[in-house]
Amino acid sequence: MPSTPPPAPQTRPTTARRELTDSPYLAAARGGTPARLPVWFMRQAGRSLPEYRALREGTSMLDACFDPEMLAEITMQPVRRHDVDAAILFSDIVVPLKAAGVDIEIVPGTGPVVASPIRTAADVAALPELSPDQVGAVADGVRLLVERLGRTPLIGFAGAPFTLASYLIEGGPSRNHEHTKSLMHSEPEVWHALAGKLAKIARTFLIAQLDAGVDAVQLFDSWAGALSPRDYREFVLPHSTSVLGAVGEYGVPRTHFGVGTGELLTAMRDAGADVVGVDWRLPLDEAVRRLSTPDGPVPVVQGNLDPALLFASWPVIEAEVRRIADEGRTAGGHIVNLGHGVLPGTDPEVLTRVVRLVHELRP
Ligand SMILES: Cc1c2[nH]c(c1CCC(=O)O)Cc1[nH]c(c(CCC(=O)O)c1C)Cc1[nH]c(c(CCC(=O)O)c1C)Cc1[nH]c(c(C)c1CCC(=O)O)C2
Repeated sequence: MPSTPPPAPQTRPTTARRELTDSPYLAAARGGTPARLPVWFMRQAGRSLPEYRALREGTSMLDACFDPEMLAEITMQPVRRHDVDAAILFSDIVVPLKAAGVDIEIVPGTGPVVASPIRTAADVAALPELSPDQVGAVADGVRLLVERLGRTPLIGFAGAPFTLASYLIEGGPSRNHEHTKSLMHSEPEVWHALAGKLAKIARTFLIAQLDAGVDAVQLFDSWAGALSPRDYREFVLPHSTSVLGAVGEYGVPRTHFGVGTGELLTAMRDAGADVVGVDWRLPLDEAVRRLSTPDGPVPVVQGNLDPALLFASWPVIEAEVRRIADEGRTAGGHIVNLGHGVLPGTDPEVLTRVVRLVHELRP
């Protein structure tokens, strides 16, 4: 049975985008009927794969992200190994900041670390803009991938303004986001100036990927779940809306994801998402209920297996996958994924087995 997406929305005439009408991922993302239940994994490319560790040996994370051949090969590795229904570009949310000239590194085992945190109006004014040629290596990698992926769609991505701002303001990963929240409330004009600049960087990064040929995009607002719905709507929603809105004319599915965002799902949808990512804290059928509107289409969701449960015995994992697929049938489309990224110690054989199981289930 071929996938039957609804008529493709108007796409930008300047891009030579692949059609991929048979893609289960794209069909589900557009609320159509996929030929099989689609599955891919956030962080599917990376440390769970021995072939990844071998290729990355001696190259820093960010150097790998600016090497078109290497980023293309790492992106392909999980597609070859697991038969997932989508590839995600091997990159990082801080790549456009690094490209623009921000002094930022990815410290193994820690995450992004910034040399001088941004906390004042002057710091915000000094934050550089991103020009598309500064991410030319990423665009080159996307062009290689579009040639090499065959019928598998490629998901491009960017970090959303709030999550990027948190790294820049805190100086690194943060549990409580205290400097970020305090800046937001104490100096809202400084906050909005920063979030506005980060939204522009995210737009430029996504448009560079879309012009090079990515088939879908995902906006990662990983840490948005730390915010109340009221603060999210006031301080974050306008900026994420400007990112998702700016790529709307490409006509590709837009997914919006965060961790612990059960109370923010409708706001994240309102930012302009076609697909809403859900973590394991909320059952998918409850997420669908929260996202449903009286006259809108039935919501499309992505998720939501707990990545920690990939360490459990197979019968536990199988039962979880079946339950999630059942709960996902209440949606207008369901893309099976984890509720957050693959954990480094995950057995890659388990991921392959999950893909095989998902593909046996009724969409
Ligand atoms: C918050 C965030 C970051 N980066 C990203 C997010 C949003 C998604 C999420 O919430 O997990 C996005 C990201 N980062 C990476 C990808 C690649 C594509 C994929 O999903 O496979 C994607 C989509 C590669 C990576 N990004 C990173 C790695 C590990 C670095 C390595 O392999 O040496 C990979 C494969 C580093 C990174 N970069 C970041 C963190 C927290 C870390 C982990 C630090 C660590 O544990 O070492 C920031």
